[in-house]
Order: sequence, then structure tokens, then C-alpha cells
Amino acid sequence: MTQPEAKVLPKSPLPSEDGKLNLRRWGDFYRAIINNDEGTVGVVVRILRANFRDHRKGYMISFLFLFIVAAMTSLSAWIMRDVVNQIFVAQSVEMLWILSFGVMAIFIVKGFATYGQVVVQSRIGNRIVAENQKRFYDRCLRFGLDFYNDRASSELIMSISGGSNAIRSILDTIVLSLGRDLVTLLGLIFVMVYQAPLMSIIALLVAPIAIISVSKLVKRIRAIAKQEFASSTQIISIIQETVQGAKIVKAFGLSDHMRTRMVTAVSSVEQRANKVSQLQARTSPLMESLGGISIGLVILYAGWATISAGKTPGEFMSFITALLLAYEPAKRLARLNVGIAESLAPVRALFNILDHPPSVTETDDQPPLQLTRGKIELIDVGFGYRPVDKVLSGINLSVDHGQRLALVGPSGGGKSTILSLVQRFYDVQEGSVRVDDQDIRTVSVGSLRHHIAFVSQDVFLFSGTVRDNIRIGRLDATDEEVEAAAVDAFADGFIRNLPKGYDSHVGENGVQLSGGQRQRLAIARAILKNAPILLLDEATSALDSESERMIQIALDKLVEGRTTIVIAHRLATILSADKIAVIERGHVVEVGTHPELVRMGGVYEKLYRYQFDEGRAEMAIA
Ligand SMILES: Nc1ncnc2c1ncn2[C@@H]1O[C@H](COP(=O)(O)OP(=O)(O)OP(=O)(O)O)[C@@H](O)[C@H]1O
Repeated sequence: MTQPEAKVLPKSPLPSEDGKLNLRRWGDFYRAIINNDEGTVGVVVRILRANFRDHRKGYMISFLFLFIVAAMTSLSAWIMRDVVNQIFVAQSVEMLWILSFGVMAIFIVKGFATYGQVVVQSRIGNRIVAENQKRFYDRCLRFGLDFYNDRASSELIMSISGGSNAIRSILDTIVLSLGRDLVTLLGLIFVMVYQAPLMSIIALLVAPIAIISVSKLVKRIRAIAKQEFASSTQIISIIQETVQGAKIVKAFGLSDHMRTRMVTAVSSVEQRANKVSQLQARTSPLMESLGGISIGLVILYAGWATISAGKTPGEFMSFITALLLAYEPAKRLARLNVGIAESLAPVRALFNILDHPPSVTETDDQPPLQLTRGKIELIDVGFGYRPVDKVLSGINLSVDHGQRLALVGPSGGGKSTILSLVQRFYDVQEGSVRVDDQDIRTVSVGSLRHHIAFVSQDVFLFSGTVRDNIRIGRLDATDEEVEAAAVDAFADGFIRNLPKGYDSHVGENGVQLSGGQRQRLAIARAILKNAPILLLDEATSALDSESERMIQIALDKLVEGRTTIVIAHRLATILSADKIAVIERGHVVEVGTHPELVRMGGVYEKLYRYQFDEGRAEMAIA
């Protein structure tokens, strides 16, 4: 998994060289912390910037409810002084009624405010998850193929689900901590300080110890949670490989090997989850002990003051109630960072992907491709998937309207890469690709691909029916158009023989269709798209001769009147091509028609002779 390099933070501005407070250095320091995506603050600030503004109103309502809850909690502590002094000491009947009903009212209001807050908060939370998932997916769709080549799909799955839920959980934690716990705590501290200032200082003595200890725990949790997330991603990846590679797993007897990999990943998650829980749980003895010390000291002082200094118990009742009520919110606030630490890893994974720069860039004002003839040219094209590894150099090729250019040559020569460049899956690093004299980098990518139909050799089938899969060619096609395309692709016959005909579901990856049948569905898609430019990567897998013959007839029909670039593995299919280019180690080594190339006696002629001899041998065997 790719992680961004940690940015180096400036050193703390304390102590400054001259011993004076340097406000600019403090400013730089805090800005760096906020903009540092590696730090908790940086991530939290980014989450707030991206998500808080759009839900301001909702959060305000949520805060209002939280404020009511906090106010009611503080009020319930405040009222204790009068409960003791007016009811139990002064024995006032009138106050007995007022205060009893007052306490009931306080708790009822608190209950309803809590309900309102939970409902509002959950709605905002669910909306934020949905928005982040949509934003993430939109971003993924805009990436070039290089993005997908470099990533396991498990990383994307974990980021879209884990990352957006973690964002929600961090926001919930912050809102609850600030709105409920902080406001409640401040209210209660106000009550405490107002009622007994000296005792407040005694009670708050333990706070710095709590803050320092918790921040140490947080650092450890963050590191372990990152490893836990990586292992969880691995679990998804192993499951995907088990499903997609089911045949290979069975054929090569890899069950034990896969099981070992899974056990390792699962155990790693288990151990790390245990460690995180254990570290999180450590806050309990810490907080309980510090809370106990604080309360014990207060009782000691209050008891001493009542017994020896003649103070009334009522004076301490409010304070002690406030202190006991403050204990829970104080504990939660101290743990705030602990909770967030665990969520940081998935959020960072999501941010990593959102921040990935698209390799194929396009501005909103790029005009659509103006297609007149459908002429394609590659002019001095140079390209490599990685900066140091050139895959294509000095490629000059052109194919005019209605013509057929065939690319042949040894495996790994760069033929498929040429088709990718024409569709602008990647941008060329040298030279240009032009369609009807327009550099394809200057027109909108959508319009370019709209004019191109691509039939690849590995046909991908989406989950859904056969009909849905053909309709991929043109989403607004009618059922009749879909079926007509299938007829032209010689697919109608086998489709009607499926249990539910066109409405039969193709399983994940279309496992129940043969290679030849899948090819014909791909051809039907291209027929339906009816684009003026056709890019064809012929199937290499051996098809039975009947399938092969039908596919060839369908393809011959498909190429009619279109500008076609075809990668040919069997030369017999391209003898009539207008131009044949031999691609070897990233260069065009020969160009010409079939008779010209045979006469030339070069690479093509050797290839042809080899396949011709092979064909004769096959015929002899037959
Ligand atoms: N996504 C990729 N990332 C890195 N290198 C790649 C990628 N795709 C292809 N290559 C490399 O680029 C070179 C050209 O590959 P390409 O698929 O274009 O060849 P080809 O002529 O179509 O081969 P084949 O006939 O076997 O399909 C090969 O060395 C291959 O390893």
C-alpha cells in the first residue's frame, strides 16, 4: 500500500533563541501542524474543512441539543445545594414540592434533548458517509489506468468503506466531546469553582498527569492501528484472489497455501486489535485511579472542613455532586485522542487516494473531438509505463478513414500499449496521437472514447444479465437493438439456448460462458456502439474452429466502413489489411501490405512462414 512520506515539522518554537515570545514562529508551527496530514490535528482539520461546512445547520441543531443536555446536567448538580439546605436542613414544604418537580423536569428535558441530538447526529453521520463514498468513487473513475495498475482493489474497498466510516466516527467523537462533554465539564467546573474555589483546585490537580499519560498511549495506538488496517486489507485481497482464482487454487492444490496466508493475516489483525483494545483499556485504571485520588482528596478536605471548621454539609453537596458528574465527561474527553487514533489509518488511506494526481488530465473547457474522417496518426510517439523503461520509441503510424491497420509482432513488443494510447488511457511522453488532425490531449476524453469501440481479448462481464452486458455498448439501446447486435455478432443462437435467454444472469466474471461466447458478446457490444473507430485485440486463446469461423465473419462485418486498428495474432485474419505494421521491442520495424512484406523477406515473412508451416502441420494431423 502506498503511503505518503511523512512531512518534517518545524521544531517547537519554544525556547526561542532570544528568550522572547515569537508570535510568527508560533504561527508557522501551528500552521505546519494543521497542514501535516501525518498528524492527528492535520487529519482532523482536513475532515472538518471538507465535511463540517456543508452540515453547519445540522451541527448547530445538534450542538443546541447537546447544550441543553449539558445545561440540565449542571443544573441537576446546582440544585443539590438547595435540596440539602432547603428540604433536609430548613425543612421547607414549599421548596420540597418545587425542587422535587424541578428535578423531574430537568431529567425529562435532558432525555428529550438527548433523543433529538442522537437523531440529528445520526442523519448527518450517515449523510457524511454517503458523500465521502460518492466523492471517493467519482475520483477513482477519473484516474488513468496507471492508478489501477499500481493498486490492489482491496485497498480501494477498505478505503471507501473503512475510510468514510472512520471520518464519520471522528466527527461524531469530536462533536460529542466538544458539544456534550466539554460544555458539560465547563458547566460543572463553573459550579465547582463558584461553590468552592479551593476544593476545585484540589480536584483539578490530577488533570496534567492524565493529559501526559494519555498522549503517550495515543502514539502507540496510532502505530498499531496502521498495521491492523494493512492486515485487514490483506484479508480482503486474499478473499478476492480465492474467488477470482478459484480454478487455479483448485487445479494447483493451493488450498493449504491460501489458508496459511489467510491465517497469518487474520491472526495479525486479531493480535493488533487486542493490542489496541488493551492500550485503550489502559485509560480505565489510569482515569479511575486519578478520579479516585481527586474525589478522595476532596472528601478528605470537605470532611475535615465540616468536622473541624464547622462548615455545613449543604455547602459541599453541590460541589461533590458536580465533581461526581464531571468524572464521566472528563474521562471521555481525556480519551478523545485515543478513540480518534484508531480511526486515523483508514482516513489516511482514503486521503491518499483522493490526493493521487490524475495522470490523464483534462480541463472542463476542452472541446469535443470533431470527427470528420476518423483518421488516426501516431507521430514520433515515445512512451513508458515507468520513467526509465521505454516501451515505445519513435512510433510513426497512420490509418485513414475506413482502412484497416494490423499490428503484428512478438509478445511484449508494445502492440496493446499502442491501443491504450489511442484511447488515452495514458498520455504519450513524446510525440502525439492525433485523430482527424486533433491532438487527443486537447479534446475531451469522453468525446474521444465515444467515437471508439474497443474489443479486447479478455472480455470483462459485469454482474447482471446477458442483455445488460451487451447494452454496455450503448446504454440507451432498446431491447430490439441489443438483440439485433447479438444476431450480427452470431451470439443470438447461444443466448437463446441459455435458461432465461437474454435475461440469464452471468455470474461473477461471467464464469458460465465459454471463451468464444464471451468474445461474441464483446463483438455485439461494439456493433451496438456503432463507433467510427474500431480497436480490436484479437483473441489468442484457442477457440474451436466453428466459434472461430463465426467470430471471424462477425468481425469482418464489424470492420466494414470503420477505421480499424487490429492486433493480429493469427496472420491468416489480416492478409487483406490495408497496412500491416510489425512492432518489435517498441519500434515499428516493417510496414506494408501482406504481399509487400512477404516480398521484403524480413521479420513478417519469417512469422508468416512459421505460422503457415504450423497450419499445414495441423491440417496434416487432422
Ligand atoms: N501496465 C503496465 N505496467 C508496466 N509495464 C507494462 C504494463 N503493460 C505492459 N507493460 C510492458 O510493456 C511492454 C509492452 O507490452 P504490451 O502489452 O503493449 O505488448 P504486446 O505487444 O501487446 O504483447 P502481447 O502480444 O503479449 O499482448 C511489455 O514489456 C510489458 O511488460
